Amino acid sequence: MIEFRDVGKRFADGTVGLEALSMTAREGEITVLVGPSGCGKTTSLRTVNRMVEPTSGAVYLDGRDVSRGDPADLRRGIGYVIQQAGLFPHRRVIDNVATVPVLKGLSRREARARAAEVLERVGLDGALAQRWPAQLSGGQQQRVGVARALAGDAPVLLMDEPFSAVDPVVRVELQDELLRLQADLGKTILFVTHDIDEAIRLGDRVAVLRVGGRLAQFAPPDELLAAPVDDFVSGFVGRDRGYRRLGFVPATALRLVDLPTRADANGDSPDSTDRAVPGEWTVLLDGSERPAAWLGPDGARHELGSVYVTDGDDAAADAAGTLRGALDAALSSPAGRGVAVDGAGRYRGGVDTDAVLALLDRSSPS
Ligand SMILES: Nc1ncnc2c1ncn2[C@@H]1O[C@H](COP(=O)(O)OP(=O)(O)OP(=O)(O)O)[C@@H](O)[C@H]1O
Repeated sequence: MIEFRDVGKRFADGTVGLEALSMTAREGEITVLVGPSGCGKTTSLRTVNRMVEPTSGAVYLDGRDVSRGDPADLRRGIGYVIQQAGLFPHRRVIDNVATVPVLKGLSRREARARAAEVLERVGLDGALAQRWPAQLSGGQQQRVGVARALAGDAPVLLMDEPFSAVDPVVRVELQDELLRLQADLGKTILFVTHDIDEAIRLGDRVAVLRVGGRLAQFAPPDELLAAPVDDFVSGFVGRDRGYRRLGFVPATALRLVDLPTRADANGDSPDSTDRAVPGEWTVLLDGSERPAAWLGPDGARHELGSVYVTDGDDAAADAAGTLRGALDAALSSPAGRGVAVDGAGRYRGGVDTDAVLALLDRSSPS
């Protein structure tokens, strides 16, 4: 647990980087600091490992004031990942990652074994381990940065814009990777970004800072989107917040509707023509009961659109099992109603747009 108690930082030239920041990053959670450039995100993060010493207040790590004791000891217990990965250019990937275990007293061989293990964990294979950092793509370098921070086995990770130097597609992959790792590792992570989408995607809780280092709101993503405290926060989280919020509302209470279905003539499924309704939009199912296409009232085949995955860990739909996934399915379907499938892709029922919206209204915090 990382607790900021009235932490302030006034730099030597008089600039106020932080003003009485009070908040707690809970154990085993990802806490994101987000806000416009210069609002004090990096300064806050660095007060934790004492790269910045506060001019007022104090930071407590698991109840202990970090300003007491040796900063080097403190830092050995805290993983740190920065933008552009900050790798040592003249050390091979494996040795970059082995650095912290060596500092912690492991033999070179043990440290390399540990490094190989975490590299694999972040999805980098053995051959890459022997390369120099400059021989890696931006996304791979960031992964090495994450691996290096994990190699020390510290319970706390500070991540300062770790994914901002890579393109949007790789960025989302890295975010997914981090969420997967975190599900296993349960670290206490303090993550800085200026990107609200990233904050909302990753954060168990999100702290929105405004310039001058003042905390505007500290809340779980859902609450931030549903009930921003003021114009600054609502402007920052953006206009489409209602839609984004859907991604956080589980669709467990959503009732699926019955749709007419029929065996796809191109497939070899048992005949289910008795359930087909002439003149209506009908779902064509393949031999494994998986929806293949729509059969329109005009008798023609139409694309299915995105499907709503009700359960299972099928990663095909980003918002699987949420109202956003359900609404996407309804809106992207030519039939005006979406198709719901289970984790194995088998037909489960139909999604009615009105039902999704009604649920959303019911779930809105007032
Ligand atoms: N060493 C320093 N001396 C003087 N002012 C500083 C120093 N370091 C940071 N600042 C100022 O403190 C404020 C907060 O800086 P900080 O780097 O924490 O912001 P940030 O939110 O991380 O910004 P960005 O998103 O642009 O990285 C800024 O106004 C910055 O110019």
